[in-house]
Amino acid sequence: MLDRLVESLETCPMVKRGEYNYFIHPITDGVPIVDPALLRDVAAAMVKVMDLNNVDKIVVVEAMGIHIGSVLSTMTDIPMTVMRKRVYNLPHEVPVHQTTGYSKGELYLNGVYKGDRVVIIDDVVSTGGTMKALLKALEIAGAEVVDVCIAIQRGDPNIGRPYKSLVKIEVDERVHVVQRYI
Ligand SMILES: O=P(O)(O)OC[C@H]1O[C@H](OP(=O)(O)OP(=O)(O)O)[C@H](O)[C@@H]1O
Ligand code: HPA
Repeated sequence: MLDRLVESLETCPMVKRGEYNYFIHPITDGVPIVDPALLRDVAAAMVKVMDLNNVDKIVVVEAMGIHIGSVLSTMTDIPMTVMRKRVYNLPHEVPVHQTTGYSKGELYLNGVYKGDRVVIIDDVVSTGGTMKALLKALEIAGAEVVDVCIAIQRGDPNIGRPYKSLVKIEVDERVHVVQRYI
């Protein structure tokens, strides 16, 4: 189920973002082209490994959680909300600070309320900064995080709670897939 993901990661291009070795891949960047079969593989694998019982909402992060989350949402009929980099000032909006390996900014959670059972999905976890920000926002909102699944785990970031990932990679001048979970 994950052969296409593994193969495409091990052959994807790299660029430097400051000191950070950034890999460029359709799942994490939407370029050069998103193969529907690859996207389907990722979403189907997530459905297989995640606990989705009695889940009220899927929470994803702008921008590259959206395509995976959309497929997952249509497959499971679970509504999705996108944690955005843009403020809306809606009632109950939760702002938090995000720091990644190459950027800093604010993220805004909407549409999640006290007692909601949610799952989090994203394309990649690297420093864990984005996941920590999202988990903090969900705690402030009063939601229960049932499960967390990331398509690509880069190294061993600690996000303060257990999470699942489909593949684990190490990055030097290229991507090496060191573990796959199914
Ligand atoms: O573990 P971290 O170091 O926080 O990195 C992971 C985050 O980095 C990327 O998002 P980015 O903020 O680059 O935005 P994008 O999805 O718009 O590319 C990716 O989509 C993750 O959300
Ligand atoms: O190396 C990367 N590539 C794509 N997206 C990312 N998000 C964090 N690190 C990366």
